[in-house]
This record gives sequence, structure tokens and C-alpha cells, in this order.
Amino acid sequence: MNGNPLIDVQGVRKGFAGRPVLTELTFAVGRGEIVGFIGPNGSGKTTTVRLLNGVLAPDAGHIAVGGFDPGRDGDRVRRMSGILTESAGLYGSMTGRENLRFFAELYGVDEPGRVDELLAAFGLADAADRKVAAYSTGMRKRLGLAKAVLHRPEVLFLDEPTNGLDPEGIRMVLGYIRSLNEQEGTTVLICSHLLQQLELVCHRYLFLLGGQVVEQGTLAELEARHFPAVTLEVETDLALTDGRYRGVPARQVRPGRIAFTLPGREDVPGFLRILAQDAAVYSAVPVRRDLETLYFKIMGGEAGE
Ligand SMILES: Nc1ncnc2c1ncn2[C@@H]1O[C@H](COP(=O)(O)OP(=O)(O)OP(=O)(O)O)[C@@H](O)[C@H]1O
Repeated sequence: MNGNPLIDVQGVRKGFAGRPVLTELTFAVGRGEIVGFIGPNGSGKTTTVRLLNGVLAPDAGHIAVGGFDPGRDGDRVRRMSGILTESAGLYGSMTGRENLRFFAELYGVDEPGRVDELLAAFGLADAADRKVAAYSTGMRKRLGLAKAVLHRPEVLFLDEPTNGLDPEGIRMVLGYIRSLNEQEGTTVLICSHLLQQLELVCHRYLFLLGGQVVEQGTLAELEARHFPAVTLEVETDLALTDGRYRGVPARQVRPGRIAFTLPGREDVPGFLRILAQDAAVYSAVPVRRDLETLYFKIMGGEAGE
């Protein structure tokens, strides 16, 4: 992370009716990062987003968004941030266009064409003049995202942004998030259970469990920490006689392809040098762990609510 974090959460506690939800929440998000916020049902992701947006106040601890305390300077934080929640806060009796026009005026958006641009970007141009009450879940979600980005916020809080979307909608929304981040440097915090989708857009991940962030990092960092052994899939003509080659566990994946398991990344160059002396080596690719594999390793068998 470069410079001061855009989101800084230190030792936050929050409970409801005496039941603790967040016990010691500490994390930071840098400017321009897309961070996935992951945790089981009921672990407090939405509660965290509501704290960051100043809708809820923490019982203890400190929160800063862009240097402002959402509890004290809620309006400033809300001006610089966009939020997409389950309900999205849209008016069913108004059309899609009327909703965006209404919020554009409320947010002081002085950019002619912004509403139409967003309706088109989210595939809603044809439905723009239909009442939102008649929209499908996916259409409402896309309109909610359009509303969240209307005022070109520096930071976006997205709670399950692709829930209920069809494959085209998912691609549209994830593509939009990525291009917003690349072109405008928008910082994004995404809560989601859809780990494969998170992997397509996030730079880094925070794992929430038991009211605190128990692990964080990029996929490569998490993989190095939790799966230090490297499995290398090698295309080679080496003849494997048993489950080992020079003491290294080896498995014939299919004819001409062997998976070797090395203790660590640092062992790869030396191993490949030796292998290349013994046999022809056509390619060598490390087998990557996906976010889901890491999730279960990090979270263990802990279930949500
Ligand atoms: N306003 C509230 N009053 C009472 N309890 C609440 C309130 N808001 C949240 N909770 C409780 O706090 C806990 C955390 O809820 P939260 O919605 O933040 O979890 P989450 O991680 O977003 O879950 P999910 O993955 O299911 O969306 C849950 O037990 C929930 O019932």
C-alpha cells in the first residue's frame, strides 16, 4: 500500500443488543486498491460497510475514510463514497431514469449526459423509462450500481454487487468495476461470497472471522503463506519409475506430463537445472491455488450462522 490508507479501521468494536459482532476490527485499504472482504454469513461484512459509511456508529475504535471520521463527518464521507447495498435505496414508483436524475440532483452532479451514459453502461437504456418496481433483480442491481457511481466517488463500498445477476450482468458489472479502477483510480471494497468472481477483480483480500480480520494479502502472498510447497507441472520425457524423482515426490499426470512437489519456491531453479540434465523439459508451470482453496485453508471448518 502506498502513502496514507484511504480507509483506516483501528480496533473497532460493534455489537447489537449486547451481542458482539465486530470484536477487534483492524484493517486498511490503500488508494486505488480493489479489496475483497470475505467472511461467512453473519460475520459482520455489511455491518462494517455501514460503519464505514457512517450509517452505524462503532462502540469503540477509530474509523477514517479519506481522513474523515464517518461518525462525525458523515456527509463528507458520503460525498466521496458510493455504496451499493442489498436494498440499493431505489424508488419503485419512479423509472430508472427518474431515479438516477433524482439522485444526481441530490448529489449535486452537474454533468449533462451522466445519467444517460450510466444507463447505457449498465445495459438499461431500453428500460430507462420503465418503473423500477417492474425491474428484475438483476436490473435493479445494475441501476443500484449506476446510482452508486453517479457522483464519481473516490471510494466504492459494494455489498454483493453481482448477486442475482445473469452471466452477462456479472461480466458487465465486473468489467465496469475494473475499468473504473483502472481509468479513474477508484478504490473499491467488495463484500462477496462469490470467490471466483472476486478473483477476477480484486488486488487483495481481507478475511473476516470471529469479529476480526484474521488474514489478509494478495493471492500470491496468501498462497506463499498457506501453501509454501510448490507443485510444478512439467512437460517432459522423463521416465518415472516410482512416486519419486531424486527424492522429490512426483506423479504422472498423463503421458509426458509429471507433477513434482517441491518444498518451496526457492527450490524451483535448482530442480529444473537438474531435471533438464536428465531429460527433455518442454514446459514447467506452477499449479496455482485458487481463492476458494485458500478460503477453506484460512477459515478452517468454521461455519457461519
Ligand atoms: N441492525 C441490527 N440489529 C441487530 N442485529 C444486527 C443488525 N445488523 C446486523 N445484525 C447482526 O449482526 C451480525 C452480522 O451481520 P452482517 O449483516 O454484518 O453480516 P454479513 O457478514 O454481512 O453477513 P452475510 O454474509 O449474510 O451478508 C448478524 O448476526 C446480524 O444478525
